[in-house]
Amino acid sequence: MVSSILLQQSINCFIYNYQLGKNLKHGLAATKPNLMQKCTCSRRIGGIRARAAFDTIETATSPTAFPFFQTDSQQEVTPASKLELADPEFYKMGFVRSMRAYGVEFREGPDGFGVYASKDIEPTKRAKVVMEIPLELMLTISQKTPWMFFPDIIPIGDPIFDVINSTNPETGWDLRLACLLLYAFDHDKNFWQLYGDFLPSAEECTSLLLATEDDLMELHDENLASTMRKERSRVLDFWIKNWHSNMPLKVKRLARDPERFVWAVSMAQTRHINFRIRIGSLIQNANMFAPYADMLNHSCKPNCFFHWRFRDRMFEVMTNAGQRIKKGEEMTVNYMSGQRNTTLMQRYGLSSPDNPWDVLPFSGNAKIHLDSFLSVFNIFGSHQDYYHNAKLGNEENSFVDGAVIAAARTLPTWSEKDTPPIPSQEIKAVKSLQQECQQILSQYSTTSKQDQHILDSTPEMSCTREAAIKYRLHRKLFVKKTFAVYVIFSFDSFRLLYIWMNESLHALYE
Ligand SMILES: C[S@@+](CC[C@H](N)C(=O)[O-])C[C@H]1O[C@@H](n2cnc3c(N)ncnc32)[C@H](O)[C@@H]1O
Repeated sequence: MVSSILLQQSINCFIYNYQLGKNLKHGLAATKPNLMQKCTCSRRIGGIRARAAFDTIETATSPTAFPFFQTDSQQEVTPASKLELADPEFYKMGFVRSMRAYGVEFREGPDGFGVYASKDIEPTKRAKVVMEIPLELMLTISQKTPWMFFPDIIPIGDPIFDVINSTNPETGWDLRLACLLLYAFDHDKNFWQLYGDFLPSAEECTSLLLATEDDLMELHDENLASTMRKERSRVLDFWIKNWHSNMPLKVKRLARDPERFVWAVSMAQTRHINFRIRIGSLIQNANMFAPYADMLNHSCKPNCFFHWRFRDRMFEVMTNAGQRIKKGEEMTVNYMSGQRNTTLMQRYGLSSPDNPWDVLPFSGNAKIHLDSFLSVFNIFGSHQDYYHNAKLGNEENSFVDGAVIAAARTLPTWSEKDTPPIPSQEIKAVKSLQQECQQILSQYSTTSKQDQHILDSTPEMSCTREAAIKYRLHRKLFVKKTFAVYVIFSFDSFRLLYIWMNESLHALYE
């Protein structure tokens, strides 16, 4: 009987500590003073982008007591009304060419230019159009030969056509788009001569194609660094092959130095869109630059998507059906669904600490019970479509985000019909997986705190360096979140153990 009481007390103590941890999280956060974090971004003045600093405010109510619980999405950022609006010329030059934007505005945010709701958008059954971009404003090239362009700005016999023709149809889409963009800049009275002023410069673009060797070292990911070195060589080799002294001036003047071409390819990689459209009488997959729509930033939980309107060859940005968007909220699309941060980084120079598709490389044999795990965090759906049902949990608890969904996907689990989990084994498995998390973290030469400090204390850092440091920081935050997920899960296993032992002991002493 005494042992039963002792056991009960110690387990109660555990549950109390878990609750305390939760309360502590809010309590400590409430005592923490507001933190003004300097961020830098780019903005265009009179058609030219210039670097500007603005503040990201982390409010006292954000869950900051356990820093690893905090992700970008939980940080309260500067309200849109305080972000600088785009130069009116930016709207005007599109408007006179039939581009339409409804209830949205373009502003300078922490990730460069972004699109923000200029009024509340109420949820409706059907998706709503917020932007229309006519095909005539876009730069489009078919994915396969025979090359078809729209608008057809390249005349037959122009030497740039031979350069485009020399690309590999399967892999050279970015080289082709870069040639097309550079050609459009050089083409008399082309819209892109105006729009080009609003594209990020080489200093403002986060593409790792533009990264220095030192920036690549900051990734702390040798595989990604080596992929980017190869990517850069592929682009430079293409420039060397096509921009030699014997080339006609018409081609040479498009990219007089290799860095200009690398920049154009980085524009293609970070801003292109693939769509199936009708070109001439053929339906083709095409790679395109869609002005204005290319100002939408990425989110793993987007509120908008792209759509091609066949009827009148209009490219549309639409809000999700049933989506409520408040005035000032950023409008986002998902650039690459189902991809890890490494892939997003390789193509766009961006990463997210709560990407639901990130993966951890567990190597041991430890496994935890899948259904118990999902039920602790109110996660439902099939493996490919896991979602969190917030209504079942504590509404205020913002702990469950994409990183927890990613943990659910990436964790080594077991599940056998009708076989319930054995709490002691679950706790053992959790311990071993936590050790693996710690091992992953120990391989980094900096801590997440140090990374954050570097970012906060170096406002003049280049965009590529900042993106590289954020990438490794996001990785660490993800590992830490997974570790925290285990802590919560093992508390639940303790709770099960407690219930089971309590019932057994009661049965024994009745
Ligand atoms: C298609 S552009 C979006 C518009 C861009 N912000 C601009 O200023 O022109 C894609 C680039 O925006 C930035 N970006 C978009 N979404 C982001 C995100 N979620 N986090 C960080 N950077 C992002 C990255 O630099 C990326 O390469």
